[in-house]
Amino acid sequence: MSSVAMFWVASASTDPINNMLCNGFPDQSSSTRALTKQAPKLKRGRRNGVYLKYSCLGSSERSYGFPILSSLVANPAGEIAGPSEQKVYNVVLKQAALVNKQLRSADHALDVKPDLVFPGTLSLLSEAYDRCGEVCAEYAKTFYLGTMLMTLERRKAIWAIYVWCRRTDELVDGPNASHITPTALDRWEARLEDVFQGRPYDMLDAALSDTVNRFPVDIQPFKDMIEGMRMDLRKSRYMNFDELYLYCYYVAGTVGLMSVPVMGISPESKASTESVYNAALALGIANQLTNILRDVGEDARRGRVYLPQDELAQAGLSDEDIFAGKVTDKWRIFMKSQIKRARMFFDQAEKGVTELSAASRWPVWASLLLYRKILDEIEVNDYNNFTKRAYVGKAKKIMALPVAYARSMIQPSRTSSSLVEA
Ligand SMILES: CC(C)=CCC/C(C)=C/CC/C(C)=C/CC/C(C)=C/[C@@H]1[C@@H](COP(=O)(O)OP(=O)(O)O)[C@]1(C)CC/C=C(\C)CC/C=C(\C)CCC=C(C)C
Ligand SMILES: [Mn+2]
Repeated sequence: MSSVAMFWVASASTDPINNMLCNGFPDQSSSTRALTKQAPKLKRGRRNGVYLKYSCLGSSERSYGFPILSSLVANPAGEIAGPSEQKVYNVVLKQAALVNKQLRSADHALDVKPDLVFPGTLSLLSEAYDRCGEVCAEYAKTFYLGTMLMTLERRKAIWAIYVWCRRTDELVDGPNASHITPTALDRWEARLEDVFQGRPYDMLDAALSDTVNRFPVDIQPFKDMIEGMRMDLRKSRYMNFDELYLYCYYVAGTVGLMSVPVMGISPESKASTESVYNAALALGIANQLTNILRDVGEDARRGRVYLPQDELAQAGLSDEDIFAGKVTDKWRIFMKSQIKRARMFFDQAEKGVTELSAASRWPVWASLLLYRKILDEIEVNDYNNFTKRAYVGKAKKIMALPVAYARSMIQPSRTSSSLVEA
């Protein structure tokens, strides 16, 4: 058994903090049950659907690829970079420096740390990863299919990261969201630290613990995602794009930074590691901006307006217009500019996908093309994102897959000029 799995089994029923956090095995009375089928079961519910079983809550609380050298550097939208972008860019530089060498190895499998195998428990982690795969398939089917092209090691690791992100998001977006307090998020963060130290609380955590032990994944983007959830708890308005950018980094840009160390950069790539990380960050930001533009009405019904207040005011709009939910010419003009900005982030991200290791490109292209299509659908809906959900139909999804595949065949360029260097 790996040391990670061993800790998990040993601690599952005895650690008081573990019990307090309801570790996903709420009725588990002996460690042996962790070895059998007592792993957290998915509850039927939302999204075809499963809810992830929650665990960390007590019952009572339920540059953009441009070097940012000074504050006068423009982002892809031609805007002047603000303090948030500089802050985030520093994280990008740190993450890139941490992993520089390992990511470019021709055969990553050789670098992957071996599992310490103890007889009789070989299947434990494999079961944990399978469960992560099931969750992933349930919540994000197309993406799950895309991961099937990755090497087994990478695929399992991406599933484990996906599940952690999904659980984190569900804390503020899921069925128990109204019970979430900053203290619950602090507990989730303490638990994350344990995961990184090889002390997982439950089966899904055990898979992540193993992943971060094998790949050069740093804890910072994970902590930052939790920070994004804190931000969601305390804030329902964003004064300007700089504030929104920071939020988008926290909840989605971080996903890019978590994923690149697992996906790997092609050994043929001449691009700098930080430029690939910047592209990954851009994809997260683009996805989140798209998510926000798609969900304007839904968010407004929850009292949330993510759109920058200063830009709304410049367009002659206010919260009241959003709550009224009327598609006016002012709204159309405003939406066009928001969509344009999101597309610029997608363009920025595109430059980095080709630099990823060959087997990782297809799922990333697929996710990029499909998410970007949501913007087209907002246009098709004549910018009514108050009452119509922009949705990419099955046929369009299927048609995008071979396009993604063809793009994933493109090899990294032999020069570094195709990607803006950091
Ligand atoms: C191949 C691939 C896409 C890998 C990423 C896998 C992964 C770990 C995904 C986690 C996603 C997740 C659950 C994040 C939690 C926060 C959240 C929900 C963010 C929103 C995602 C969309 O989810 P959905 O539409 O279901 O939203 P609702 O919950 O319904 O509101 C986000 C909009 C952001 C997700 C961000 C990404 C997928 C970033 C992907 C970037 C990369 C994989 C880097 C690629 C590398 C280069 C060089 C471009
Ligand atoms: Mn969400």
